[in-house]
Amino acid sequence: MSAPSETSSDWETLPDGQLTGVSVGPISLDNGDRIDDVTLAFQRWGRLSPDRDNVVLTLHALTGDSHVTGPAGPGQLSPGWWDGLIGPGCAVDTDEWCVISANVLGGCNGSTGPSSPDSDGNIWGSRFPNITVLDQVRAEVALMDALGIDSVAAVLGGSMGGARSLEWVIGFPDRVRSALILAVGPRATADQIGTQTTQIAAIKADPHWRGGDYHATPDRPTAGLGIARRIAHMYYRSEPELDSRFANQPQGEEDPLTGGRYAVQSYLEHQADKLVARFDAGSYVVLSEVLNHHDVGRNRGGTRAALQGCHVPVVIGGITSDRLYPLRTQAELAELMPGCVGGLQIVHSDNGHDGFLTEFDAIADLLKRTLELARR
Ligand SMILES: CC(=O)SCCNC(=O)CCNC(=O)[C@H](O)C(C)(C)COP(=O)(O)OP(=O)(O)OC[C@H]1O[C@@H](n2cnc3c(N)ncnc32)[C@H](O)[C@@H]1OP(=O)(O)O
Ligand SMILES: N[C@@H](CCO)C(=O)O
Repeated sequence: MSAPSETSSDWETLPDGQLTGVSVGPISLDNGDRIDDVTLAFQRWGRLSPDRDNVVLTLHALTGDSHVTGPAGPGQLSPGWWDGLIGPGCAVDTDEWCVISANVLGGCNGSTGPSSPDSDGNIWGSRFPNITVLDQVRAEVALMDALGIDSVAAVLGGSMGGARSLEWVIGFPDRVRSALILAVGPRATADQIGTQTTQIAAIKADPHWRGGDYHATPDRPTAGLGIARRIAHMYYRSEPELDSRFANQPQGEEDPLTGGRYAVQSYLEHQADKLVARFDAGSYVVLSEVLNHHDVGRNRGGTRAALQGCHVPVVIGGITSDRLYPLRTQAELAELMPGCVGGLQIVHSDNGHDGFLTEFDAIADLLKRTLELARR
């Protein structure tokens, strides 16, 4: 992804999909710290309506980015993560909606994060503060302020994007008319914290990590990040799917008895190599900690009170084989949120948590249902 430009004054008329950036000012954090000058990089598709009331904000997951639709660009490995769902005539029709997709606070794709410079020009590295999902949403609300958008028609997200959708409707109900909350729960589970802290430990055990201050050295903690991704990917897919695809087969002509690899081992190495080529280890640690801290009940009297107090119309979806964010966690949201329309929407898939990135027909249906709520 190319570097964001310095101004956003022309964002309304830039070509669809062009990355730009804007300073959204200081953000006060849940932990009492403050980041003085936050930049968010974002992309836009479709035109803003005269009343500035047709903005749909898409919220990416842990290692996603603002490239939600369109073919792979220069230096990118993949098309947009919901490519085909957003565009003219698509489920999110950009002839009607103005789609904005921002890179998250703490990430590594143009928005302020551990690999970006602080206000003195020094890379943040280990000094980057502990942030939360709510802090990320505060930055996104500040982005809307900077762009002159009082209220967004919808926020749409799965996984960490779904966690931000949830914090948007609970924390800023006057700024959002509808939401899709997909493949997430009201708080981190022990299972999630268990795997995420293990992944973080793998990165920190890499000698190239250097306490998080490796950015000025020629080395990167790639081995640690690759192991973290392999662990994570096991949680993103389902056990039956992996066994039906790979069983205990060797990789091609390799023989595991003489040092060769298993097919699933090769598959996980491939997923790791792809992530290492495009993602910063420091951001992976910061964003994994964000997921560990996820808890909508914090400072709101607990999850039940937080969910029951939210009346924004929402669509809540979960995936049958999701072992990372099990269906029971979305069922809790659907049961407790008064704005939940139509009850829990179940996506049938063997692809596990990654179903929110692969089950396009079902996701298209959920996107359309959410935008119907925005039109009411
Ligand atoms: C919102 C966001 O998070 S967006 C960020 C994008 N998401 C990610 O990168 C997450 C990691 N990737 C994934 O989770 C998945 O690959 C998805 C969701 C993007 C796509 O899922 P699927 O279409 O089911 O792809 P699948 O899991 O089968 O992986 C296919 C890849 O594995 C490779 N592969 C399959 N078998 C093997 C094997 N035995 N050895 C090595 N590689 C293998 C394929 O060649 C293919 O490679 P490519 O992606 O470079 O073309
Ligand atoms: N594949 C997703 C899974 C986490 O939601 C990602 O890498 O962001």
